[in-house]
Amino acid sequence: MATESFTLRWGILATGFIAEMFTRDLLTNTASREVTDVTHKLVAVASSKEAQKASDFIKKVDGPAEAKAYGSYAELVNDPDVDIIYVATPHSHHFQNTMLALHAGKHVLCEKALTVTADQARRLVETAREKNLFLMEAVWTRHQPLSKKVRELVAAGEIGPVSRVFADISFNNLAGEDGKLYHADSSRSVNLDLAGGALLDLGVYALTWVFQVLYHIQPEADKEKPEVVAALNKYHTGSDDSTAIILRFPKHNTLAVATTSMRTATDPSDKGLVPAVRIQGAKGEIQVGNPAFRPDDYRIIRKDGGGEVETVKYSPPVDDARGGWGQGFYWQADEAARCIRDGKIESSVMPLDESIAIMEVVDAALQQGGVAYPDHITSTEYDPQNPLNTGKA
Ligand SMILES: NC(=O)C1=CN([C@@H]2O[C@H](COP(=O)(O)OP(=O)(O)OC[C@H]3O[C@@H](n4cnc5c(N)ncnc54)[C@H](OP(=O)(O)O)[C@@H]3O)[C@@H](O)[C@H]2O)C=CC1
Ligand SMILES: O=C1OC[C@@H](O)[C@H](O)[C@H]1O
Repeated sequence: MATESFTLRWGILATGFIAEMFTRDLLTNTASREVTDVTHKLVAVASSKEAQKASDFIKKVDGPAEAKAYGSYAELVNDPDVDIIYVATPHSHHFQNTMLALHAGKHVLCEKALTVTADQARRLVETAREKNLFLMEAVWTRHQPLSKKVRELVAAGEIGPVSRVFADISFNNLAGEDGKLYHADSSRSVNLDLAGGALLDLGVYALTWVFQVLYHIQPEADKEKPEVVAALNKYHTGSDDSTAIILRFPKHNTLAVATTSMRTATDPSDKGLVPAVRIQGAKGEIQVGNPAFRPDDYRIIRKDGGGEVETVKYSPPVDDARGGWGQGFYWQADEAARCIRDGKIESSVMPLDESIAIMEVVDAALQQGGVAYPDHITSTEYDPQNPLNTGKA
């Protein structure tokens, strides 16, 4: 007997690049990816600047005519028809915006990096748990079928016990030969006031691969936080433009190297010649394709494989009725819907304690490298009238 599909009602907080990508995915028919147990409804969108911006956004993504357009984040989080808020602002804003939504009684899916500091992440998690509300960091990579398959292969011992992981996410964003990046100094990519920097923006994906393999799939009692040694290079704005982190998990005798850069690419050819991730075990190696945030393939190289390489390709299903759209952001939306339907306040795919553990690595690396973000974006004092909530920041 077919059971009824559960519908999650979404409010989109902010109207920038990723808000558009995610919302377009949300609007695809779940059947196009063979999902029948959950569906999504776009109920409202808010811009911190003006309602017109939200209304233009709804038209641009071809959203439903009845979707509401708000000119403030406060109106959005107080809409009784919204179940969950997708926070799509710069990292600097995540703590205040997520608190705003939680205090209004809404579940939250917050873009990566969850916060600017581990203290802020802990405060968000405490608040969500106190209020019995769902919270998840939107690390879309975790929910992609390729990631799930790689976790399963490693857990099943396909390459034997893993002793080392290399993970990189790097892009050549150089504007010319003077060392300047093509990002404006004011942009969220490099601006300290918006918590810019390679590590928070990109490096969290390299750390995600390290944690998926060396932390996530361990039995709960065996999970250990790593020792961290890091070095970074700063851009003239004060944010990191390249960071390298060594992680050691002493009880497991495993090591990882997580790197990120805005100056050089993981694969300069962009033709799949260089993997983003190498997972090295006693019986072989799994290499995950580039870019680490949404790899299109993985390959297995076995110690006794005689030089044979097994390559498995993945691509996100698309919805033909929506112009062939589909990027793979919808998997995390489906996970949020299932958790909320089942009364769970956190996902076992992206657990909150793991988001905190990753933010602790980020904290340590930034501290060792001397990157200091301004107090107004690292504070753990929530204020609904904070300029980061009212659009005055
Ligand atoms: N999962 C993924 O693949 C990706 C994730 N991201 C993550 O998404 C988040 C947003 O990134 P992205 O969409 O690229 O950023 P954008 O700059 O494109 O959009 C950010 C939006 O936040 C709102 N905002 C509020 N205050 C400010 C402010 N002071 N400065 C800038 N924007 C402000 C604006 O919307 P409004 O005016 O409507 O309020 C703006 O459009 C980040 O956390 C980033 O790491 C980004 C790209 C890809
Ligand atoms: O998450 C991201 O993935 C893609 C990058 O271009 C972007 O800067 C980053 O936020």
